Amino acid sequence: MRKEEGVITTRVNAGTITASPKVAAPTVAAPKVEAAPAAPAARSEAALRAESAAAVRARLAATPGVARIPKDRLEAYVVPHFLSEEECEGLMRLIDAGKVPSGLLAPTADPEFRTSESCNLSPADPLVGGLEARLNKLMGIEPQFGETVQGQRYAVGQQFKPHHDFFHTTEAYWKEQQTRGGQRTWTVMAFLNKPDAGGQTAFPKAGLKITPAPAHLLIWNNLDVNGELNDFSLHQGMPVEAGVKYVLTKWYRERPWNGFTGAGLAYY
Ligand SMILES: O=C(O)CCC(=O)C(=O)O
Ligand SMILES: [Fe+2]
Repeated sequence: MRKEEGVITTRVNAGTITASPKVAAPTVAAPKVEAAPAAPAARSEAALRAESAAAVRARLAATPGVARIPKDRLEAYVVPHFLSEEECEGLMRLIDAGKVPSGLLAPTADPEFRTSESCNLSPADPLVGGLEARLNKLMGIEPQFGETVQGQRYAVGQQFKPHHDFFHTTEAYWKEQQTRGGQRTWTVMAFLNKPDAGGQTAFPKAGLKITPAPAHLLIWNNLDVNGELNDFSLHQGMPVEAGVKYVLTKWYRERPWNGFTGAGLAYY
């Protein structure tokens, strides 16, 4: 049995509905044998991810104020006014205080690939801890599956070029990430303000472009309905053309995450 199986409530809930067919009572006494524990049916990692996602989907569908964005190949939602103005202000100040040049997990030859500044926001800060708890509750995902919230600040001209949030399993980083919670599943992003121009979050393959609106959440599933990596989740933070853009990103994993590196050190 997978060690982590059963930890995520969504998985537990998704897996407990079993049909009980009516069977005739046996007419002869069965020989007494010590009952062996039933072996769990082998399910692929993707199937487990799909089960978990179905529970999140059902929860979001039942939550007032959560709107699904109608796209065939990408599962995405918006939650308007999830944060208060004061929370946005406070979180932007935390980003200002902690920001360092944004990092990348895999090296790229393009110096313009991700030009923003970022920081990990410590859950020990009540503002951050409170927000994390609300996000986990919204998603119905146990806290240990969530990575640290990462803050991002984009000045004029800064951007994050098209990328996937899921891990590419051919990259060198994958071996370590497998031991640190495995694949990324959902991304929850909060827009903390509105730049004066530019800075949209675009999904070029899914045909979706979101203009930042302060205090709004954007949620998307990086996996498809079968729990496989969804290429249509490709997205980018478009260059800010005027003003400044602040967002928060929280990624969830398929298994409990153990990669906390402390505030200040941002990695992607
Ligand atoms: O800033 C954005 O609009 C996108 C950010 C993003 O893709 C990320 O943090 O993974
Ligand atoms: Fe991203």
